[in-house]
Amino acid sequence: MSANTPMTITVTGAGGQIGYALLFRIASGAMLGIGTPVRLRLLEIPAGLNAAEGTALELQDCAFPTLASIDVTTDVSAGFEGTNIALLVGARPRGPGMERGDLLQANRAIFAPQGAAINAGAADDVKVLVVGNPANTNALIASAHAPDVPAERFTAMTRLDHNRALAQLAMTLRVPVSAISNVTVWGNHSATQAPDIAHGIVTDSRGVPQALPEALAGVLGGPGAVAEWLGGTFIPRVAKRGAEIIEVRGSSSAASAAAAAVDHMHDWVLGTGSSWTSVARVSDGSYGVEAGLISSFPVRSNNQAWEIEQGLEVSPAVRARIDRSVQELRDERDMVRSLGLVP
Ligand SMILES: NC(=O)c1ccc[n+]([C@@H]2O[C@H](COP(=O)([O-])OP(=O)(O)OC[C@H]3O[C@@H](n4cnc5c(N)ncnc54)[C@H](O)[C@@H]3O)[C@@H](O)[C@H]2O)c1
Ligand SMILES: O=C(O)C[C@H](O)C(=O)O
Repeated sequence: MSANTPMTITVTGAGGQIGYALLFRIASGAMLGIGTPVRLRLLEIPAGLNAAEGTALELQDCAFPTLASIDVTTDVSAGFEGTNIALLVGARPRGPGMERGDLLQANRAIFAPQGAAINAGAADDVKVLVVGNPANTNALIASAHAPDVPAERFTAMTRLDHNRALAQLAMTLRVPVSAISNVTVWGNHSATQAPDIAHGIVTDSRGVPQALPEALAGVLGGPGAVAEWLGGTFIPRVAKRGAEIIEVRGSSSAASAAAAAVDHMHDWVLGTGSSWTSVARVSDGSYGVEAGLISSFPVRSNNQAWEIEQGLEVSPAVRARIDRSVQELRDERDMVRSLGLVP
C-alpha cells in the first residue's frame, strides 16, 4: 500500500451498534492514517438496511477528507468485490445469560457465504478481522470457505481483551496505559481466555510482576498477594468484562469493540512498533496450540503479516488456562465440523 492509494474496506453489520461506532473512525483516518483514502462498503441484511443507509448519510455529512466513497448493499458478492480489508462484525450479539456456544447455532449461516464471497472476489491482499461472536470459530468457518486466501489472513478479535488487560493494569499500577507493554491474551475470545502479565513491562523497565506488590500493598499483602490478585481480581475482571458490560449497560460493548477493531487493523497494516499485541490467528502449532485452530497469541506485525512471538516462558497457571481455552476452541470446531461447516 502506498499513501494515497484508496483502500476498499467492507464492514458487515454496518447498521448495528458496533458499525455505528466503527465507521466514523475508519472514515476519519483513525485506522489507516489520514494519507490513505478509504472506500467504504457497508454490507447488511434487509432488516438492517435502513440503519446502514442512515449511517451512510451521516458519513457524507461529516465531510471527512479521507472518505473517497460509500456503498451500501445487501448483496454478499458485491459487498466483498475487490475489498482489501473485511471487518466481519454482523452477527447476533449475546444477550443477558447467553454463552458464546449459543451463538454458534444462530450465526452459522453468516460466515460460510461470506468466506466464499471473499474467496471469489476480494483483492489479493485481503485482510479479514472477525468481530462477530463466537469470533474465533466464525473466523475458522469463513477461512474454511476461502481456500485460495492464506489462512493467516483470517483473524479474530482479542484486541478488546488485550486493551481491557492493559487498562486494568494501568489503573492498578497507577501509570498511564501507554506505560505498559508486552501483555498477552491467549486462547479464545471468551471467559476461558488466558490473560498473561508475566512478561509485561512498565516504562521504567520494571516487570509488571515486580511492580505489582508495591501497588497492591494496603489492599493485599504477603507473599501470595500477586497470585491472589491475578486469580481473584484481574483475570476474572478481564475475561468476564464482556458479560459485565452487558449487565451494566443492557447491551454488549460497542464503542470499545470498535476502538479495538481500529487498533487491530491499524497495527496489522502499519506495524506494531516496539511491543507485541494479542490477535487470534491460525495456529502453526506454536506453544502447543493445535495447528489449524484460530487462537489468540502474542504477535507482532511485520510487513503486514502477524508473526507469533516465539520463545516466551509460560507459567504452569497460564499453561493450564491456555489448555482449557484451546479445548473450548476444539469443542467449538468439532461442533461446526458436525454441521459440515469446516473440514
Ligand atoms: N470480538 C469482540 O471483542 C466483540 C466485542 C463486542 C461485540 N462483539 C460481537 O460483535 C457482533 C455485533 O455486535 P453489535 O453490538 O454491533 O450487534 P447489533 O445487533 O447491534 O448489530 C449487528 C448487525 O449485524 C447485522 N447482520 C446480521 N446478519 C448479517 C449478515 N449476514 N450480513 C451483514 N449484516 C448482518 C444486523 O442486521 C445488525 O445490524 C456480535 O456478535 C457481538 O457479540 C464482539
Ligand atoms: O461478551 C460479549 O458477548 C460481547 C463481546 O464479545 C465482549 O467481549 O464485550
